[in-house]
Amino acid sequence: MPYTKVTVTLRPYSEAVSDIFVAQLGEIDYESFVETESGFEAYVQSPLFSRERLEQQIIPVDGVSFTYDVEEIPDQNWNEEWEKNYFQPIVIDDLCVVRGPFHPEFPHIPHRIVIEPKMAFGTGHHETTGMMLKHILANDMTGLRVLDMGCGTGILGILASMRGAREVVGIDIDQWSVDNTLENCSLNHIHNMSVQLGDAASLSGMLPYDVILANINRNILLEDMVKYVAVLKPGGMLIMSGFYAEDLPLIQQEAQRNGLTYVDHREQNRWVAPAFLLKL
Ligand SMILES: C[S@@+](CC[C@H](N)C(=O)[O-])C[C@H]1O[C@@H](n2cnc3c(N)ncnc32)[C@H](O)[C@@H]1O
Repeated sequence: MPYTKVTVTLRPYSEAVSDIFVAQLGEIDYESFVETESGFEAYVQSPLFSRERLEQQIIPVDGVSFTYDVEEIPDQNWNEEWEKNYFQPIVIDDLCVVRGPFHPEFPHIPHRIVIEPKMAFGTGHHETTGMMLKHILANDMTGLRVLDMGCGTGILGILASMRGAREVVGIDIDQWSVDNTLENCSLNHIHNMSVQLGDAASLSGMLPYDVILANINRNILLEDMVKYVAVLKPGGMLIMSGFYAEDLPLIQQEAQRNGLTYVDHREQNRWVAPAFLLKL
């Protein structure tokens, strides 16, 4: 999938305004953000980019003007740019490391995930992925059937498998992510994770899951939660992320409507990752 990079420059620079704009773009399909000295870079799948939509979404703030540049990043350049500029190994709670095949090994860390970073989202660097990984580390996955909805690189399903899950299914609407997850499963010698191209519609008729992991975005989670719950075992756990703390009450309301009980949530830089249990 080709991505479009939008470089937003604020004059004068204000971290608070930059955060507000990032939150606004996070609501309309922008998937990742990199801070710069004068604003930020935002990445969106090219078919979803429109100048009109961008300009309607950003609500100007008095006293701060902004300009933006748009650049399409061809698929084949992404890997190289990412490896060179951004992808450094990341260690989570001394329990899990996520590294590229081109990084040195971390033999002292118990769970070692190798990710070939391509266009797919999920290297552990984004707050939402990191918090999802922490949830998986905090829960016993032994013998469980796990769904990794919106699998991206497959990172969450891979860790669930390493933590003892019996069977993992990954689903993503993006063919790049499906291919990348398969590649990463092979790199990590994961043999019990299957991957499908699709969305929540593909869940109907599936066997129920003990755990569902879904790091997508607020609107998709609100719309699809009912379909996730339909394939969650009573007593099973749904862990979600991909939205900001201010949207947590909305997600909790929808979860309650679907028979879920709130357990707890993690929060980092205003991103949150709550866990819910389906009532028995
Ligand atoms: C924020 S990334 C998360 C990737 C990875 N699971 C992680 O935690 O880092 C969201 C992923 O969801 C996929 N996605 C978006 N909409 C979806 C939908 N309706 N159903 C399934 N996957 C979707 C995207 O293609 C992307 O790979």
